This record gives sequence, structure tokens and C-alpha cells, in this order.
Amino acid sequence: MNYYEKSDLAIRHLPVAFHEWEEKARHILAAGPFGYVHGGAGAGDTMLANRKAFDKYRIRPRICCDISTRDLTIEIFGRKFPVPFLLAPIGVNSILHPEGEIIPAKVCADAGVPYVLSNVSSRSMEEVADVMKDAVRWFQLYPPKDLELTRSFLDRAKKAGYSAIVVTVDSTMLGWRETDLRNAYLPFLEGHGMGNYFSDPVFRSKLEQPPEKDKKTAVLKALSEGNNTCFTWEHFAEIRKLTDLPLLLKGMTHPHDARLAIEHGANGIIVSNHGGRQLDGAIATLEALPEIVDAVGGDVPIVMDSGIRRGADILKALALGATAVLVGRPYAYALAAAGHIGVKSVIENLVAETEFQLAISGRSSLQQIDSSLLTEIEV
Ligand SMILES: Cc1cc2nc3c(=O)[nH]c(=O)nc-3n(C[C@H](O)[C@H](O)[C@H](O)COP(=O)(O)O)c2cc1C
Ligand SMILES: CCCCCCC(=O)C(=O)O
Repeated sequence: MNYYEKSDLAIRHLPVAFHEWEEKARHILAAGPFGYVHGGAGAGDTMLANRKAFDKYRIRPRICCDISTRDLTIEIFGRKFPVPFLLAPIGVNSILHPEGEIIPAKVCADAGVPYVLSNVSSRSMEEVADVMKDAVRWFQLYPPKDLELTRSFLDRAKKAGYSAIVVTVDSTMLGWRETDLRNAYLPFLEGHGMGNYFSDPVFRSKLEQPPEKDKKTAVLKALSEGNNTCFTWEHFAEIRKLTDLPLLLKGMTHPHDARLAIEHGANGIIVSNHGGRQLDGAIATLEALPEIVDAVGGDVPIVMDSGIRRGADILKALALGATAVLVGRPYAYALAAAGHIGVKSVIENLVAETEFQLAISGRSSLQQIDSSLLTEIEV
């Protein structure tokens, strides 16, 4: 995208930076939904640490390099993606916009950016797949306690064209979220985020009454499946046996867990602390990344998230060894504030800014990004 196209966006008075989208969303949303997206666990220390970690690194540009062509493509599981980011799984999008996950799915499909659909999406995985046509999509799974239900989710995802499964393991118990406690707000209890459960034949077969007749019991049953506090490596190995799709394990910050994930059949790992929403006081993901990169030794792709807000963040994560990153809250705020045009604008700006940053750092392709891009400073 060039400056003239960008000025077209400016004419429409759309926000540009993350904090502007955040403020727009704060004004548009009621306290409950806004607090749910915005909040972190406990004192919010980890959420803050995720951002501060990026300040420890500065980009040291090279000069007099030919940057007349720029290549932002990456490859994961044999597929080429146009940019080094995917949209993170964010559940309950109906608290942000009536069309819910349909909007980010459509925008991703148009832009060629892969979309990771949440297990607790408001819309079913089939509805989302329908609007994405042939575009790349992954499905995120909160491993249910019930193996038959797990199999059903995995089979449905494969049938609906999802090409990888992201198993999130850092939220088998929801974090201590003080904003939500203060607001007495949990979107699931209002029926949000049940698109995949309520449309699932196995899930429905376990209910005495269908969700249409007894929603409260169905919601509580779904939540109890997802609150899978017994989950261990043995269960992950079971999931491995249930699908031939590539499996990524999301929610780790320890290098030993990265190795264990690979030993138990993971094809990729996602370094994440859930945007600081789960374990307050936990290590920032950018701080955890280098040790994990060492431990993995190039065996599988490493995706990283938590705190990615702009192009410089993406380049820093890649320079420290990530293959790609996930973008979370930025698109959630844009969805709430401006729907389709909002999410589209966030993606377009991120692509454009990443390309500018790459070029002005003296590199013409992501293959040239390594630790020599960065210098660590005292903060
Ligand atoms: C409102 C909200 C809902 C989320 N829902 C999910 C989810 O359903 N599944 C999941 O694996 N991660 C979920 N996440 C975590 C994101 O995938 C991602 O790890 C996080 O947003 C990254 O942090 P950041 O948004 O601060 O960059 C959610 C995050 C937010 C903010
Ligand atoms: C078993 C349901 C857990 C949903 C967690 C949603 C989420 O990831 C978040 O709010 O963060």
C-alpha cells in the first residue's frame, strides 16, 4: 500500500494506531465486554511486561542496501503466506459485533492472511468456513474432557477445510480477572461463544434438553468440558492420534515444554501467555522466546503472540527466532469500533508498516531478518 491509498483511509477518519482503536472500542462497548477484552489477570503485571519486553530491543538499521523490492512472505507446513502474521483465536466475537467472527474471517480471506478460529467462537466453524471459501484457516481447540467430543470437533474442522489445529493448553482454568469480577461479567453465561458446541451432534446428544430449550444447562455443560483441569501430556498424545492435521500447541513459555510438545507429536508451537490474561506475574513472551528457539533448534515452526501491536514488534519477534506472530487485541478493538472496515484497516496498516520497517532497516526480505537486526539495551 502506498501513501495515496493510506490517505484515503485517513479521509475516512479511521484510527491508525493501536491505542486509538482501543479508545474507540472503550467508547462504543459497554463496560462488561470492553473489560473482558482489555483486562489481564490479577494486577496486570504480565500484560504490561509483554509490552515492556519489546522496549529492551532496538533495531539497528543497515544503510545503502537495495530495498526496491520487498518480500514479506513466510512458509509454514509447506504453505506460503503473504505476511508473517495470522489473526489470533479470539472467542465470543458477538460481544464486539453482531456478525462476530464472520467479519475477521472475510477480511482475512480477502487479504490472504490466515485466520485462527476460536473454539469458543459465536459462529460455528462451518459458517465461518463458508465465508472463507478456499482461504487458509486453522481451528483452535480447548481440549474437551470428553474424547468423543474432541474427535467430533477435529473431524468437523477437517471437513470444513481447516488446515491445522491449535491446541490451547494455558486456559484449562480461567485466570483471575479482576475487571470481569468487578463487572460481574462472563460472556459465556449470556450465551456468547457457543457456536461450535451448540452445533455439535456429539455435544447435543449428551444433553437432556437441546440448547434451544435449556440454554443455561447447555452453557454450563460446555464450560465444564472446556475447564479440563485434568489435561496432561498423555491427553495431548491422544489428540495426536485423532487427527492427521498439523497440531500446534499454544500457551507455553518454558523451553522444556517446547521439547515435550515436540516429543508428544506437536508440529508447531505457539509461545503465548494468552495476552497476560491467565497467569499474572508470568514471564513476557518476548523474554521467553530466545530460550525456546534454542530448545526447538529449528525442528518445528515457532509462532509467538502477546503484545504484538505494530510492525516493529513483528520484526523484533522474527529477529529473535519466531517464524510468525499472532495478532490479537488490535483486531478485536477494530471489530468493535468499526466492523469490517476496522479489521480491514488494522490488517492493511500492519502489512504496510511491517513492509516499511523491513525496508528502512535495510532488508528486502524476511529471510534477511536475524538477531543482527537487534541490539539489547538497558531499560
Ligand atoms: C477477548 C479475548 C478472547 C480470547 N479468546 C481466545 C480463545 O478463544 N482461544 C485462544 O487460544 N486464545 C484466546 N485469546 C488469546 C489470544 O489468542 C492471544 O493469545 C492474545 O490475545 C495475545 O495477546 P494480545 O492480544 O495482547 O496481543 C483471547 C484473547 C482475548 C483478548
Ligand atoms: C473453556 C472456555 C475458556 C474460554 C476462554 C476464552 C479466552 O480464551 C479468554 O477469554 O482469554
